[in-house]
Amino acid sequence: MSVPIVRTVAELRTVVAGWRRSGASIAVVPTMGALHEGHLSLVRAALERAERVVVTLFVNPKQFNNAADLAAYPRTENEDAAKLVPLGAHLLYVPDAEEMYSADFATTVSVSAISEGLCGAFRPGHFDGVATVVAKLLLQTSADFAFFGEKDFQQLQLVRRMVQDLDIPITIVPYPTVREADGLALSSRNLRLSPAERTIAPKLASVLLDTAERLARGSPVLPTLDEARAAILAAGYREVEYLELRGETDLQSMASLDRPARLLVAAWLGDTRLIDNVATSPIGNWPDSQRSVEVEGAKQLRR
Ligand SMILES: Nc1ncnc2c1ncn2[C@@H]1O[C@H](COP(=O)(O)OP(=O)(O)OP(=O)(O)O)[C@@H](O)[C@H]1O
Ligand SMILES: CC(C)(CO)[C@@H](O)C(=O)[O-]
Ligand code: BAL
Repeated sequence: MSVPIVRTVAELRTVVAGWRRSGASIAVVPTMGALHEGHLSLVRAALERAERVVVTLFVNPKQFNNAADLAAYPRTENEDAAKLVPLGAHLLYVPDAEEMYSADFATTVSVSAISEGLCGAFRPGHFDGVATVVAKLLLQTSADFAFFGEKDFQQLQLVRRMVQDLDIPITIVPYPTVREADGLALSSRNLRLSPAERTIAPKLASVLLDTAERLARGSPVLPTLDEARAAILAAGYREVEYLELRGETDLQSMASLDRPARLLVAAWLGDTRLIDNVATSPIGNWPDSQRSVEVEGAKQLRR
């Protein structure tokens, strides 16, 4: 068994048109490949939501601000296709760069405000590249639903904003971050960690959860974030690019935790840049049933 693969917009549209004629609902899961359990969870969720699921695999050169990062990005199409078979995904769309961007390609989709700061400040041009390719993928597949992971939280909010602003008729469905047993968020970049770095890596998630809990209990924001940065560096990370508290949907900076928020981080462990984020909100906002569960979850990851 194998998953059907198409490589051109024309072939993709032919398959999708057939599905539409049969009245099937369609979901798309955009990826850059090197599929791991995080991606596969998105595909499973998509299969529960729609009758036909397209997974896209495109290592988008426009979103890499660093040529070495692009060159080092894993390309494992055969393995990726094999992983999709047992799930029952219906189509894998693998365009090449020439198919996506003609020689005279001249359009950039740029989403202001939400793309500024956080990763946008450290990866110039990255979010223009993401917005441009995601707009194309959503229009090419004309899906009803598109699934995005919360691990790339700024990207998720940027895509939501873009779809609203451009009236793209699709529902964006977020999926919670899938983690290793020790808390490390799954990412294809984890493969670049040495064994020693891999033992340090989960400290990012545990500091994040600990900090989210302290903020929820009323710790003052700025000193608490300073302590968290120090804890990440003390664990063995080389640099903390950012660690910030932002509004949950608008990603506006917050000086105090007075509404639902996200704590977002990017940090370098050796030569690998890792990102992560967790939700937090004033503890008074938590339902009683959730308070002990959340706090217990944070404790487990700290161990
Ligand atoms: N651990 C995860 N949990 C949930 N969703 C994830 C996870 N990792 C990636 N995704 C989602 O999968 C989709 C494709 O992501 P991508 O191919 O960039 O994978 P990645 O592992 O994040 O790669 P990278 O390490 O290069 O950022 C995105 O919507 C992303 O948010
Ligand atoms: C959404 C995406 C597939 C666009 O290239 C990429 O940014 C990713 O994998 O998260
Ligand atoms: N996961 C977002 C893709 C990137 O890092 O370029």
